[in-house]
Order: sequence, then structure tokens, then C-alpha cells
Amino acid sequence: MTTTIKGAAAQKRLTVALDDVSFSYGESSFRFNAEFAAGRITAIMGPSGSGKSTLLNLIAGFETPDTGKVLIGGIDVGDTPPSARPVSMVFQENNLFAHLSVEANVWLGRSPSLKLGDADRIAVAEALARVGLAGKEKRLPRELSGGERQRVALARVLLRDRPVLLLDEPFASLGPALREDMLDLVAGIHVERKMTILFVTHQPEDARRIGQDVAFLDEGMIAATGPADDFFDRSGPDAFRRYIGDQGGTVAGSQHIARKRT
Ligand SMILES: Nc1ncnc2c1ncn2[C@@H]1O[C@H](COP(=O)(O)OP(=O)(O)OP(=O)(O)O)[C@@H](O)[C@H]1O
Repeated sequence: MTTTIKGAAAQKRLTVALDDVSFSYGESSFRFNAEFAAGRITAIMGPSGSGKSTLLNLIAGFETPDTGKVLIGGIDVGDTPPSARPVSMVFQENNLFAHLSVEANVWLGRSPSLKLGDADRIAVAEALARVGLAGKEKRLPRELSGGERQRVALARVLLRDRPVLLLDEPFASLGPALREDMLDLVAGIHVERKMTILFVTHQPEDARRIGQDVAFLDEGMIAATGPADDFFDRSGPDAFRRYIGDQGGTVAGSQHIARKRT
């Protein structure tokens, strides 16, 4: 199989929609109606427990709606298992199999078979080079830093090459400078692949850095959506401003936050 680092499947831009989706965990109930535009980066924000991870898990297929539909590219994926959905997901941690090499962990994005041919090894090496990990193919996850492990997870996303990418606070445990590097890497991959990215974060500066749109969740519902620029000036929804804290002229000092998105 030949692989190109440019990707193919991800060039197909797909909308992600939740059509009157309801779901509950015991007393926590959720109702989601939303459409996330194809090929854009949406920052998913909201208080702890508002349902951000639940929203992503419903889209990925790790949870099943009680009622309503999840549509990806207009197709109801209700009967499609997570592995067959056109989706990749990266979590805050535990994205990698501890007993497998970096190379094998990346290759799992493409195939469950761990038998790699020469062309496969080249594809993995290309993906690792793209995320700044050239030459680390044979390491085990424990021989990497936290940031490097998340880079391996992003290399796997490159090989998986799906048009939708769900990021559940993937860089929350990294320091600010490293977080910026990782966000810039995601933004760079987005420029190349144009995936539809939903990115959960509690950090306004992270949302501001790469988010084109914002969806604000509150008490199990999507309380507001819109362009990030609207959220980060005074015209943003009140509940959102209360959540991130209004520090004067602009929200959360966002005038100081470099907007790195390309
Ligand atoms: N597997 C589960 N079983 C039972 N309740 C759960 C489960 N997962 C989440 N919940 C509950 O559902 C609610 C929403 O959780 P969720 O993880 O989606 O919130 P979140 O907005 O991502 O929060 P955080 O910002 O803290 O990560 C919470 O009250 C949580 O306790």
C-alpha cells in the first residue's frame, strides 16, 4: 500500500451534526442540537461536567444516543461502530499501547495488523517526521515525554487519515510553551488536511489560538455557538463571558493572546 503524508480521505470535508440527540448518565442528562461546519476548527468550551466529553463520545460512537441522530457528512452513523466512523480521537492521556513501539502505535491508525511492510514503515516514518519525532520509531511510550506521546497520537491521526478529528483536552497536562507548539502543530495539520476538528479545552488562550468557531456548553446543552472572534470580544454571550471571566476591555485579556491560526 502506498501512503502519502498529504492524506486522501481527510480531503473530503464533512459536517458533523447532532439532530435532537438525547442521552443520560443517571441523573446527568444531555440534549444536543448542533451542526459543526465542514473543515473548520471548533473549540468546545464550558464548565466542568457540562458535557463536553460526552458530546465527543457520542460523535465518536463510544456512547449511543437514547434518541436522535448523529450525522457525519449527512449520513446517520447510528449503526456504525467507532472504528468504522470517519473519525479520529485523541484523549488527554492513555492514547498509546504501553507495550508497543512508537512505530506500531502509529501504524495502528491504519491497520490492526502489526505486520508492517517496507512501504508501511516509510509511511510511519513520514508521519513521525511530520510531528517532529523522526528517528524515534523503536522507542516505547514510557521512553517519551508527555508531549512526545501526544505527538505520536497525532502521527497516528495522520495515518488514520479520517475527515473528522476529535480532541478531548489533548494538551491539558502540558506546560504553556509546549501547548502552544502542539496547537501550532494541530493548526498546521489542519491547513494540510482540512479536517473538521472539535477541540475541547478549558483554556481561552488555546481556543483563541486555533479555534475558528466556539461552541459553549452549559448544563448538558449547547448554549451558544458562533465565530471565535465574536466570543472573544464584548459581543460574546453573557454566560460564556461569565465562564471565562471578563477582565475588562476584552474578554480574558484576549487582546494579548497571539492569534496563530493560519
Ligand atoms: N461514564 C460515566 N458514568 C456516569 N456518569 C458520567 C460518565 N461520564 C460522565 N459522567 C457524568 O456526566 C456529566 C458530564 O461529563 P463530561 O465528562 O461530559 O463533562 P465535561 O464537560 O467533559 O467535564 P470536564 O470539563 O470536567 O472534563 C458529569 O456530571 C459526569 O459526572
